[in-house]
Amino acid sequence: LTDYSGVETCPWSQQRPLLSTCVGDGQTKLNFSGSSSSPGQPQHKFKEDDWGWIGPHKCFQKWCLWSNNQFAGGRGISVITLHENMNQVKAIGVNLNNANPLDANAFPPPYNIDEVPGKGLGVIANKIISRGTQVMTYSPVLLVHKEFIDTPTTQKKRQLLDLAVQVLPENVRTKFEAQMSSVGSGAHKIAAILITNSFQMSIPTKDGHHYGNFPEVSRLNHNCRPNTAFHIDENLVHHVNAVQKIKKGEEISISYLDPVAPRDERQKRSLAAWGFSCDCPACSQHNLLVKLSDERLAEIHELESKLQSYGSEGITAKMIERLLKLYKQEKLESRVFGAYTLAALNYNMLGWDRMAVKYAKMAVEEGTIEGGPEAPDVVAMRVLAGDPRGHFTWRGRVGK
Ligand SMILES: C[S@@+](CC[C@H](N)C(=O)[O-])C[C@H]1O[C@@H](n2cnc3c(N)ncnc32)[C@H](O)[C@@H]1O
Repeated sequence: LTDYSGVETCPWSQQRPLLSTCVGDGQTKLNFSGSSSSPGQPQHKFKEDDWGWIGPHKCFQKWCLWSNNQFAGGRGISVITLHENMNQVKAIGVNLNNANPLDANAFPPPYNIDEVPGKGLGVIANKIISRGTQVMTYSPVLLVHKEFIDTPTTQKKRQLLDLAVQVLPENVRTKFEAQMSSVGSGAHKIAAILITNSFQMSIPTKDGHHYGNFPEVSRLNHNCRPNTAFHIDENLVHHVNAVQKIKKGEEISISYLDPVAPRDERQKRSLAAWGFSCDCPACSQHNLLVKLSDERLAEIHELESKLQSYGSEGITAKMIERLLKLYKQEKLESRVFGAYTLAALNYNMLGWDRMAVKYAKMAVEEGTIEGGPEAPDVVAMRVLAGDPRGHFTWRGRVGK
């Protein structure tokens, strides 16, 4: 029920192995076969193909680096991956040439980047942003195969990462290097930026799991009850949409974590992975309120596991309404699509078609914001809303 658009996405990821067991003197020496005309913009012998791809520039074991400065209307991208993944990446490039995702961004943007006390920089709304508005839409500038990151690093791997950034268009390279790193000084710079600012995503190949970096998205700070939701579509484009009305001057946030985890777990995770113990309103409320919140979150888990199982017995409308109430009480607007979906399916399985249609329509509206209009569950809810009695779940819990 949570598989959006065929692309598996998770929030910021922790990639500590990238920094561990570094071999060598830590100095990066790049070895180009041509001369360099300007710092960081190496000229070399590789020719662009018809779509702007250059490479492989260089390989390390089974991983190679490709780049394309025409990608997404000239934004550019560097890719460290396996040979067999490149056809798929190139196909994505062709899709993005036909429709540049960056055109979806409002100009001027509805936010400024400003200092936020205790958090570094952050994204602040400079006008009222209504629910459902696209806040930002960006293609990745660096895509790195997951196993390359997750296995212990070596100097050669770090050189490949450095080169990947150096061959980006200069304006994008500057943005990339300006990203925050939550890892202590002395760490390899590009690796540290990736650790702090990457999203996991999959391309539809046998071994398609990658980390992607989007420098503009990287300015969004964390809140366990964020005012936006994000998803990454089948073309690896990152979308951030408002899940509620955002006031002028309010910080725009996403959740880096599972917001349905208990408070202590959320704080432990944010500390371990990003170096801060979350003190968002949900985390910093009085302990008595935290206890009540954790109890509600545990009840959400319990109800969801019953409602998700076809074989569950004793499912009632009261349980469905209770789940929706708990989501509201917990202010989980950024995740309510799944709850509406479960409500629609379970009402249909109980034979309550009008209620099934009501929640399927709400799921479509919310799911479009959270996962995009073509997310598989959004499409499925559209089908259910159109013909509840013809749906395979109809009266599935009570007999035909
Ligand atoms: C992806 S960056 C977010 C943007 C960053 N603040 C900047 O200046 O570019 C993640 C880092 O921002 C900081 N950060 C994000 N959310 C935070 C929060 N809720 N409280 C404190 N620090 C936060 C942490 O240092 C974290 O490692």
